[in-house]
Amino acid sequence: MSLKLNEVFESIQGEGAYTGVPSIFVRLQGCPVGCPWCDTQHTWSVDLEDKRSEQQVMKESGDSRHWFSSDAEQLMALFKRQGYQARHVVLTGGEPAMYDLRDLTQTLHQHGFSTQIETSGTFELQISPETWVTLSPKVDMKGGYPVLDSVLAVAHEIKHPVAMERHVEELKALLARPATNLDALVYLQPISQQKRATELAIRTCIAENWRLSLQTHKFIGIE
Ligand SMILES: C[S@@+](CC[C@H](N)C(=O)[O-])C[C@H]1O[C@@H](n2cnc3c(N)ncnc32)[C@H](O)[C@@H]1O
Ligand SMILES: Nc1nc2[nH]cc(C(=O)O)c2c(=O)[nH]1
Ligand code: SF4
Ligand SMILES: [Mg+2]
Repeated sequence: MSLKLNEVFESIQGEGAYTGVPSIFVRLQGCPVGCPWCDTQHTWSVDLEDKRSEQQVMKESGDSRHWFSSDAEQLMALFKRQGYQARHVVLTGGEPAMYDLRDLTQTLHQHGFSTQIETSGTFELQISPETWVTLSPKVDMKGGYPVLDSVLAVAHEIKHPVAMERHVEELKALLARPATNLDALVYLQPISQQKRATELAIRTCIAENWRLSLQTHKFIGIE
């Protein structure tokens, strides 16, 4: 299946359970969810006029709407050409679950990589069963959340962005749903490093015995 890629880069996973792990990030283009505080709004639209070559996109820096077409084999070749050393691959976006990622995740595992998907739970997952699922549930969606239960059931990690008490209540309601995997690690992630959001997250993590996820890459100024 053809994948539309916004960027591919090597860095350190800054969020959640894999924080600190050297990772190759594969950012897929397109997301219809529209979280008002989203830090990757340049990935929302998929316009044909923004299509570029792989070389062009790999040369660009900063937030761009440009994307290139690729597939599992082409991506493996790109990793090799780039000389990447990381053995963990993070599929993010945009909303990566808009794509059929079975071929990509299986190919990555065959090449010895571990994989992780960052998803909002708004699309049915099409991934290898070995992929680590980081669910950052989006509950304000128009039309409700028809597939969220299927993702809650397989999530290894539920990482909830918070800025207000209301977000904590939303998370509690999600955790109480019968479908939710009770073994999932639960993280609160303060929205946009705001001081009040961070204080709320710290307070709540201590009270609920949840974990704190800071977007550590932003504190140290890496990608
Ligand atoms: C940009 S999203 C892409 C993957 C997928 N669409 C999702 O929402 O999980 C990656 C992660 O960044 C989080 N995120 C996005 N904007 C953020 C912000 N301003 N502050 C904190 N976390 C944010 C999301 O909740 C998600 O966990
Ligand atoms: N270093 C780093 N860690 C991340 N973890 C999740 C990210 C994302 O945008 O999905 C991200 C990212 O963009 N950079
Ligand atoms: S679902 Fe993810 S990519 Fe889409 S708007 Fe929300 S945070 Fe951004
Ligand atoms: Mg990010």
